[in-house]
Amino acid sequence: MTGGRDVARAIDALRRGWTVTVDGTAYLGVETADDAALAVFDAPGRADLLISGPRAVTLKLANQREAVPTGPVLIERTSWIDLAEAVAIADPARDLSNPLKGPFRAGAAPSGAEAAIQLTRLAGLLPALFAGGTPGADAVHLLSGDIFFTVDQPSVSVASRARLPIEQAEKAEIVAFRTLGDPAEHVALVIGQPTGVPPLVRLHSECLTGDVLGSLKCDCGPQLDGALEAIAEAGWGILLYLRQEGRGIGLINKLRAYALQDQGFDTVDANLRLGFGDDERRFAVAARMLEALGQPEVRLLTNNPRKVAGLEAAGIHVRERVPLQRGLNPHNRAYLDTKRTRSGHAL
Ligand SMILES: Nc1nc2c(ncn2[C@@H]2O[C@H](COP(=O)(O)OP(=O)(O)OP(=O)(O)O)[C@@H](O)[C@H]2O)c(=O)[nH]1
Ligand SMILES: [Zn+2]
Repeated sequence: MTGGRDVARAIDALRRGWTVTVDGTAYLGVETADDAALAVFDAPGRADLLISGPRAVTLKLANQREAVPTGPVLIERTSWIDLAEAVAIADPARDLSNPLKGPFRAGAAPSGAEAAIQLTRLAGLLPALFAGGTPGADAVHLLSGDIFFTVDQPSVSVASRARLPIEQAEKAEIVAFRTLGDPAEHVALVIGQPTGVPPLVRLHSECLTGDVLGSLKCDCGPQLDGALEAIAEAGWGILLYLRQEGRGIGLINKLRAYALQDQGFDTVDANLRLGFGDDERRFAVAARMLEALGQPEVRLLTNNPRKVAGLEAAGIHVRERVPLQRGLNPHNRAYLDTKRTRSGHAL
């Protein structure tokens, strides 16, 4: 196993339109490729196109190999699938105006396909890759295990800490973490001092639009304020500010999901059309951060049972779930209804 540093290099390479290999198969990101890079990748024979399972379902590629593809699907590229067509297959932006794509022939996905798709997600790109072409001389070589390890068993370390008085609590300390292989810089805000009871903890996933710009499409901004108030009131607790923008799909993909919502899709279907799961977050990184802060047991402020399950699975005991409801407005009513009816939220 080559380890986390190479995962970080591979993320960077994909973002820049360079090749990577996973388990020996070469990949080039559809979103970041250009004609020149694709021509080199395509020599001597045309490479294939790999898309994620949810995107394959949207494109009705489902029953060519399995009834409902759970894993990625390889599309054999014939001459009409040039770069522009590949982008149209990967990007749902014009699905409604251009609904008929194909015909496609699906082939067997290479063994590292799922890990390669995970890598596009870590890079914040659409989950689609040219696959099986010629790797560049400077390609980063990975094994699937390197990528899954970075995601499921993250290695975190405290990088810096400082006093940070905030509006809700003058006695607070900010702790910044580095995660091997993952460029995201996660942060903890520790409020007050341990009192002997498990801390009141909030896992807050980054939402630039809601946290910073005051978006009314979601409830993130008011929930962030509400969580800080609740922790300050309890006198002791921790807010983890996790850089998992857009439930783990990244800012650009979240804004693509918003554009699909403007076309009438709900928050879950928008994610699926883009080729992602409803919620791509992993909470193992939060568990490691809590351990690094010496807190293996918590009282968790959330309405989301997946957060409780995710922390428990990663070895943190959730003594109690404390509900948090804030920020209902006419713009986010449908969004919050969808979270309740389709994503299992408690409120
Ligand atoms: N993909 C996607 N992400 C969204 C959308 N709206 C908000 N988000 C993201 O959803 C996340 C909000 O999650 P949280 O408030 O931490 O968690 P939650 O799942 O709502 O659970 P609670 O703990 O009950 O609040 C942030 O990362 C937002 O950027 C959307 O329509 N699509
Ligand atoms: Zn939000």
